[in-house]
Amino acid sequence: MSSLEYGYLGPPGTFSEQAISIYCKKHGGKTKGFSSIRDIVKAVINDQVQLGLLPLENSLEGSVNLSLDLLYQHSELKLYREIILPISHYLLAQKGVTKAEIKEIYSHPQAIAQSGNYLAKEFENAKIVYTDSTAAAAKKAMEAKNRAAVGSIRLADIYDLEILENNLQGDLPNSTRFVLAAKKNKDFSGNNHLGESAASDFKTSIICAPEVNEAGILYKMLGKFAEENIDLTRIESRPSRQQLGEYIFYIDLKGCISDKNLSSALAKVEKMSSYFRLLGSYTKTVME
Ligand SMILES: O=C(O)C(=O)C[C@]1(C(=O)O)C=C[C@@H](O)C=C1
Repeated sequence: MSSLEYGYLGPPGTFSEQAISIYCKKHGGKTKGFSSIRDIVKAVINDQVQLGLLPLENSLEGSVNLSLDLLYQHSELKLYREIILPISHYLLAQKGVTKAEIKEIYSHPQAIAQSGNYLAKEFENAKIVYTDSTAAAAKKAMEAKNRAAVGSIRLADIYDLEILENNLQGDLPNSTRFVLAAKKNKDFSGNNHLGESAASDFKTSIICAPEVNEAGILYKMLGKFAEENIDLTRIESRPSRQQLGEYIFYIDLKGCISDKNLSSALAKVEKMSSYFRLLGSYTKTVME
């Protein structure tokens, strides 16, 4: 069994905790909660934990920009695995409280956004208060009668709250993609689930910035993947923070860096880039 320690966004009851607990049940390992994504990354960099679970994107709301930015800022980080967790949101409040009594709604910005349609329709006049996590929101809801929290059903048990509504995200499929990040010099060879040779359905992630800002440059770069018949599964841009209008690109591709066609396409893209970083090749765990 693995003796690895995984940092995640706590306290108990967050979706992050749910994801890492299911993962560790399967693969072994200990978990340690942190109160922010920045703190998780700090703990990985300072060797307090070996791996950190970072939320990266959600099927309804898109990217978690802070995670993307931290991956860019810490070039010593590498991705070792992706974990997909289905997300269902509940409205939770102190026992006995009715919806009509709720004046403030607490949650993590992603959870509020994923429940946006429901909240706009049912709680037009309530004050929305952002918290560091859905579990931090549940703690706030425990403290006063006129408050509710948005988060997982597990929060009701942990914080002794009542469920006022379910399925706040509506009928659209809602899932969040997390990644396990660690320092790239780490040797996880005793842990097959983190390795690059354990399975066939790999994804490879890179960050790059075109060397020149000219017409069609992104088209030309992406063309290198098309030439090698590589399936691009995601492209996302973030400001370079150097100059207005300059961007870096996060690109996910099907395949492993050990695949000949993928490594050859990446070598060509790297030549056209002023910044290029391989974030890693990894497999995924999809949770029920
Ligand atoms: O607050 C939580 O419960 C978290 O684990 C964070 C987080 C996120 O950052 O996206 C994780 C999954 C959901 O999308 C909502 C919130």
